[in-house]
Amino acid sequence: MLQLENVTVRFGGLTAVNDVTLAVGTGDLVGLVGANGAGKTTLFNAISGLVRPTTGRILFNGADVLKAPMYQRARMGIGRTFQIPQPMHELTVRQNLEVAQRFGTGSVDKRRIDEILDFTNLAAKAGRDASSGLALTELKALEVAKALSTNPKLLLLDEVLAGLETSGKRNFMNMLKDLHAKFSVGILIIEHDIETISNLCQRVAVLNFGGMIAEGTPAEVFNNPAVIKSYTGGEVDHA
Ligand SMILES: Nc1ncnc2c1ncn2[C@@H]1O[C@H](COP(=O)(O)OP(=O)(O)OP(=O)(O)O)[C@@H](O)[C@H]1O
Repeated sequence: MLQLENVTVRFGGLTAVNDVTLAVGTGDLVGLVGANGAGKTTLFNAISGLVRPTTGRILFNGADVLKAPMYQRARMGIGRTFQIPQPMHELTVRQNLEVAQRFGTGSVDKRRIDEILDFTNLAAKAGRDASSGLALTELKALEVAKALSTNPKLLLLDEVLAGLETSGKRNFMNMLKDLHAKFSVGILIIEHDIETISNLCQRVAVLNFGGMIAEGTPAEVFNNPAVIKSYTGGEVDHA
């Protein structure tokens, strides 16, 4: 479904993403990990169309997406969340979903929105002001709900579990597993917590100073000495 081929993103003299090649298949659940500043969000920005790679190719279902603007990539099936929840101010929860869905599909499907509100446990809050009436877990759920409303085939989830306490995190993780099955959506998720990634993902890719240093099952990756070194802040040779 998604193929990254030798993707590099430079900001002036800084190489934020360095020659990354990665594939995410239909229905895959893949973790993307790495220390702060490793290039994870920049890679998401390159996939979703917020930044343009300096070199490399990004294919989605065989089509080169690099010339497509964000809304077109959303309409092709690439959905994403943001690390810091970004509800649209002075709009209700439901209106947030409607705007996101129009952006990502070109129209509003109220039945799908009702289904997503139920699924993400936001139905009771549908009429609330999204920027002032929600707790952190609900704001995170709204990020996921907005992305889901665009009928994605691939969801890019940027630290949606960060900041949640243990039981909230467990519930949210179960919701993501259900979502993966119910909506037949592939997931690429950025997350720092090793236990969470091990529980959730079939495969993990590790970035270190922009380069991919390991890819494999959670057990393979988290026992890899280079990965352990990178987690403690060291730069290691790229795979
Ligand atoms: N628009 C930008 N202009 C210049 N530098 C940028 C820009 N966006 C990101 N960077 C830099 O690129 C590098 C990678 O940042 P990025 O946010 O992708 O890392 P990350 O792995 O997502 O980190 P974190 O876990 O802290 O979110 C960092 O050095 C960051 O300062």
